[in-house]
Amino acid sequence: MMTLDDYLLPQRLHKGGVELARYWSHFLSEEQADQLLGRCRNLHWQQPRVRVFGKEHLIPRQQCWLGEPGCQYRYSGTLLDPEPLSPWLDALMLSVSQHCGVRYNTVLANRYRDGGDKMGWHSDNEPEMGAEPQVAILSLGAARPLQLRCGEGQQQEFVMPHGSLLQLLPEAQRRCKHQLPARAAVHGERISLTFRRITPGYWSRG
Ligand SMILES: O=C(O)CCC(=O)C(=O)O
Ligand SMILES: [Fe+2]
Repeated sequence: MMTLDDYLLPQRLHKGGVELARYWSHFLSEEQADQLLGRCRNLHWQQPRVRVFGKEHLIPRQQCWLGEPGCQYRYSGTLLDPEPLSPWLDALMLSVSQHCGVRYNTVLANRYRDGGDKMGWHSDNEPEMGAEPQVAILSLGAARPLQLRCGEGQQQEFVMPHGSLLQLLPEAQRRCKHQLPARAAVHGERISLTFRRITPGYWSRG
């Protein structure tokens, strides 16, 4: 049975005395999460091409970059200007910011159309994210595991159901990598909203 604490208090993931992540399994109610998923389907989804080892290919998912003015994001050699935040997304960003104690200012939305779409091992430590990279991932739709691998240690897996929130702390970006692997058995769509704090104007400074 769910208790009040399950709704309000995060589970905390530590490793060697260092806190890496916080997880709220029921950040949104089923109803709120359904409504949000419907809205997110109407974002301006893009599937850019990237160059890996000299070969061009489409990224294996769709994405949309949104945020406050001046928050450019460098992706595979190109600068992306943010789409403006609609009032509902701005309000959601404020609520996520209050929960996490971080003032997020941008969102990279990812759309995994089915279990074939994925994201490989990486950390979110681009220079525009500053010395303390802060990311919080809100999951909608099909549950997919996010895997976290820290050094030689064992891999952790967060299954992330509809409406759950995972805050990755700066130490998780420094010490670990994460990925969203393909899952052939999953036929439904998943959308993640990854709230980020970036340095406004980082790429436009002379
Ligand atoms: O979709 C996810 O849960 C992971 C996304 C992610 O790692 C990212 O956008 O950097
Ligand atoms: Fe990431």
